[in-house]
Amino acid sequence: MVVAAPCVGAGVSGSSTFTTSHCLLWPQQARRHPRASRSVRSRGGVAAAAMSSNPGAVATTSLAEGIRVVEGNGGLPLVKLASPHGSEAEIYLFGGCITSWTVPNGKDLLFVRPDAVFDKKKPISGGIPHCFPQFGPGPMQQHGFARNMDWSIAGSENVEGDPVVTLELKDSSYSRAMWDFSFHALYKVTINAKSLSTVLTITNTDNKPFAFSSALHTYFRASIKDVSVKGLKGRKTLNKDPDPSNPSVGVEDRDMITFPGFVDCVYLDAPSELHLDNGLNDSITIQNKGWSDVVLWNPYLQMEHCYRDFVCVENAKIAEVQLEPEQSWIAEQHISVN
Ligand SMILES: O=P(O)(O)OC[C@H]1O[C@@H](O)[C@H](O)[C@@H](O)[C@@H]1O
Repeated sequence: MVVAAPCVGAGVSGSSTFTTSHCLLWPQQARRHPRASRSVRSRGGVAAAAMSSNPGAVATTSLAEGIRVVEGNGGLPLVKLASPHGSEAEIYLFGGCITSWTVPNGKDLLFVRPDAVFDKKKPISGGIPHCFPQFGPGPMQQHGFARNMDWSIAGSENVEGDPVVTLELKDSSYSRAMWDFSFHALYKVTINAKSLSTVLTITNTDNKPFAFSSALHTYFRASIKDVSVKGLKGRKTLNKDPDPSNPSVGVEDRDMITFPGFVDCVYLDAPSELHLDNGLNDSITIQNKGWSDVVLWNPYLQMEHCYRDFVCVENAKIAEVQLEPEQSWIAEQHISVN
């Protein structure tokens, strides 16, 4: 388990607010994290809250340099990040979902399924949806509720030219109906020329303990017949094919995993670095801290219309994280392309 030192989330710079990544700790046991949820305030948060309550009236709003909020598909508020180093990203506040990450050669390395809808009736199918507070299957809807809720902007800043935005999510009557706990999630997103980094912080703001599982359900654009993933040899597997509710236990014996058919497999205690060849001439490195597990998924003929065009490589936390009141859990993901 990893936790935040008391300084996390406490920085304020001019009109923007930020979480300070230099003070993250990675001890074995979580420690108390007083008032983390109250320390982040910004003009951005106010703007986002107003927009999400009236998505039809999203006005273009500029935050820190390189960060704008515009009207996206379905009239939903969309945060656009533009780095002077030539990369760009798009994040829907609905679901806190990063739907696009374009690198300097113009290629978008993420994939949104053609059946994705932007009407809030379903989560956005593609990009990097959140799975929280359940990866699933489990007692609530598959992948939990965080991808169905409006996140807001907690802060924005510009670090040496690179835009950094922090989104936040708190419990509501909607989440409480499924999971009766008070929580605070912060999601810090940074782009550089050839990298996309996220830091997810979950804090227990309740007066009782809670437990959750989570994942970043990343859809990478791909040509599936040529996709390979390296780095998982020797790891324990929970293969959800053919029965997702009763996965078979095994050990991965391949250096290089390919996707000749349906794949839905959890890898426990995965390494902190994986290598993905997307089959489109991009060599992608996926690094993490705190995401202990990995899920590989391609639906094959279950999604005949699009399975050839993507692969999901998901950093995950499958075994439940237990948080006492005021404790936080932090996990980082860093995706880079050669
Ligand atoms: O909810 P989505 O985006 O359609 O993804 C569903 C899939 O998500 C994967 O993470 C699971 O391992 C699969 O079992 C599941 O079918």
